Amino acid sequence: MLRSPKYTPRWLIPSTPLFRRLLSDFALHQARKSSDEEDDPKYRIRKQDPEGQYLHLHKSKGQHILTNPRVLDVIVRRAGVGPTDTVLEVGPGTGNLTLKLLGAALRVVAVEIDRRMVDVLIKRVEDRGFGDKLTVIQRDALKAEFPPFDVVVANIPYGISSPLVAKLVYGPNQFRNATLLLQKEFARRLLANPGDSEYNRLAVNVKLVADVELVMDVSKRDFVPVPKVDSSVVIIRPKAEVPAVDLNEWWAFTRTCFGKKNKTLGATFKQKRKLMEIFKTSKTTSYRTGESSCGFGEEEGVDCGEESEGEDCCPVLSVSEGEIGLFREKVVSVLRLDGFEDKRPSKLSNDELLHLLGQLNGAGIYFHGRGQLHITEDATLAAT
Ligand SMILES: C[S@@+](CC[C@H](N)C(=O)[O-])C[C@H]1O[C@@H](n2cnc3c(N)ncnc32)[C@H](O)[C@@H]1O
Repeated sequence: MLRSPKYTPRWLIPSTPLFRRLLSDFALHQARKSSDEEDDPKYRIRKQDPEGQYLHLHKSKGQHILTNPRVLDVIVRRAGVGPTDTVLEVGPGTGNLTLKLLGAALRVVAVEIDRRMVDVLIKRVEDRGFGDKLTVIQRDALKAEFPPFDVVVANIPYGISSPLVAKLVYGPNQFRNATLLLQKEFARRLLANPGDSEYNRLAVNVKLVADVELVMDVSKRDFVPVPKVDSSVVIIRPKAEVPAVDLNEWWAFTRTCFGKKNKTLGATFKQKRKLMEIFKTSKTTSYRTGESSCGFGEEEGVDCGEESEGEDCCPVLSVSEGEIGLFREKVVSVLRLDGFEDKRPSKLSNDELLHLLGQLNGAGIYFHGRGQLHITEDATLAAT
């Protein structure tokens, strides 16, 4: 994975205010120049280097370079990077943040998807004499296997915020904290508490395993090219102790509860379709003998191949009105037990949600059928 550049562009982005202004002006000029280019996001900004090459900054890859040195310094300082730390940086771009990190850390592992950025980064780092301290993995950070690291510090591409945060907090790597520059709106959702209008499933799932702190808001004018949105820096600290809950079951439960976060739990759980879904899952789960098998299907000689969904492979497809009616009564009685029927998920703490899940599971009501759910691939992690 470690690679050196084949070609070394000489054009770099210095982070001086004057150069920043020139680049912003250049971006505006380019945006106005050609109607063809205006329509194509990849032409948002481009610069000719002395070898006649163009470096396009791609909107699709979230390529907005952070150029304010004050913000860069605050990020590195608040991340608490020390001389024995290995830092994981996702999306180093041209290396403005990387260089600051290399000055403070033992080493930096940078994961960058864009080969052109990797070339610029390596050249710039070698010119500053930090070459030995940098490892570059040229890959999609969502697909890359991260080597061990102590802290994460990154100005990430906003398009991968949700799966990346999930990969960090639910993935196999143990780390002290992650200091991330995020879209302000996404940061607010991560920071939201029960009762806040932004409170959502993303916050619930992240707060189960980590604490989140706001460090500062960052103006869109601190980036080149200037994005449409403002940003915020947050620190995510994994909790030392995580509640003893089956995570697959928790994710499936929060997906059910937060499908319509402002509906009462009673209304959500009484929906016929939802009830059928939970009924089937509960039935297959109670028959389940192992993670990858529904058990019942094997007895009956039904093919329970890894690819099929548990609820489809088990012969519990036909449900009588009587059965579903009894199940509905069971669900409602559990909800009523501790007064959850009229409560809205958007106002419940994780302790309350964990308590309710425990009660439901105790009554044989389950949300996750079988097989492993990969949280980083769960597109609804952030669903409200
Ligand atoms: C917002 S820019 C940050 C650049 C630099 N860290 C800075 O602060 O100026 C995001 C960077 O992430 C890279 N990137 C985009 N998608 C990525 C992915 N899936 N995996 C790794 N890097 C990615 C982009 O090429 C870009 O260099």
